[in-house]
Amino acid sequence: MITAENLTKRFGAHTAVDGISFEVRPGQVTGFLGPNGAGKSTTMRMVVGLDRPDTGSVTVNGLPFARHGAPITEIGALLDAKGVHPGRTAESHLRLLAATHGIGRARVDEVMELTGITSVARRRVGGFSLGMHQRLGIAATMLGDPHTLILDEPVNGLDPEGVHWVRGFVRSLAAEGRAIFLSSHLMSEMAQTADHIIVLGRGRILADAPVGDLLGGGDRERTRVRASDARELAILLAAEGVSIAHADGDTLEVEGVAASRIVRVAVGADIDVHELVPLRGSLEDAYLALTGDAVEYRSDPAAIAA
Ligand SMILES: Nc1ncnc2c1ncn2[C@@H]1O[C@H](COP(=O)(O)OP(=O)(O)OP(=O)(O)O)[C@@H](O)[C@H]1O
Repeated sequence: MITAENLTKRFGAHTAVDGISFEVRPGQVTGFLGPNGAGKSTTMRMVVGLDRPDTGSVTVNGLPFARHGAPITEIGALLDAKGVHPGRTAESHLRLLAATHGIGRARVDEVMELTGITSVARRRVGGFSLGMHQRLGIAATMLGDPHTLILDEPVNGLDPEGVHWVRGFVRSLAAEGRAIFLSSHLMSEMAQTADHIIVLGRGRILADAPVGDLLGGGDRERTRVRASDARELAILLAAEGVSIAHADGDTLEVEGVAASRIVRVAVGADIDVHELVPLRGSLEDAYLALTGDAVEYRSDPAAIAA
């Protein structure tokens, strides 16, 4: 469990993280989403004490990271998978890390097995693919069998198989009751991996909600209906306070109401429904809508076209 309260971090005149509060709960993958420069890495670094907040505080399982006697058993963090000496083998890297924390060789073998790197244990890390680097980094975070994991962009640059593996792995860790805090700027990836999403833009929280809510449940639900008498159906729905976003011939786009209610209204008036299509917004749409004004660097389509 991670609890952040009013965290702020400035670099000179630039405020990288601007008074954010959030929780990363056990048994869930919490996605941390935001454009480049939004402040995700800085936030994660503050959680594990690598950056000091200017204001606010953050705790891991109730205590600031530095106050844990054996932090590696509380939280595992992968902030830079490439930060391993290239001349070392995977096994020697993990054994060294384990030894500095009083962890035995048996656990090293276990985490290598868990992350599928046993067959490359004796190879030098310098020759590893990005995917193997990520697996090794994740193996290292698991050494202390921590209840909370922080992974900064773990799928960045991975091939589809690597992405699939990371996704399955973090889901299984959450299913064991661990709290997983996962950053990415890939919204499509988050839709498939996270239970809960925190969207950051220019250091501020733009959304903090279950994935389903961001995908456009509740009020933002839209349904396309094709009916034998669309005009009459539109009048009946409008009379019930339902908003009609668009009407064209025999087709309506109805907003903010469950499809089952549309059917009930139609059936009650003897109107045949030929087609009923839920138009769920993609997470990408939701993300772009949220972060549109919060992107640090944006391309100018006119300049590209020129
Ligand atoms: N050590 C530093 N010194 C000065 N500015 C920094 C430092 N670290 C980060 N920043 C700035 O703080 C802002 C947030 O950076 P951060 O790396 O946390 O963003 P991010 O969301 O992780 O982005 P990315 O996906 O590009 O890594 C950026 O504007 C960045 O340039």
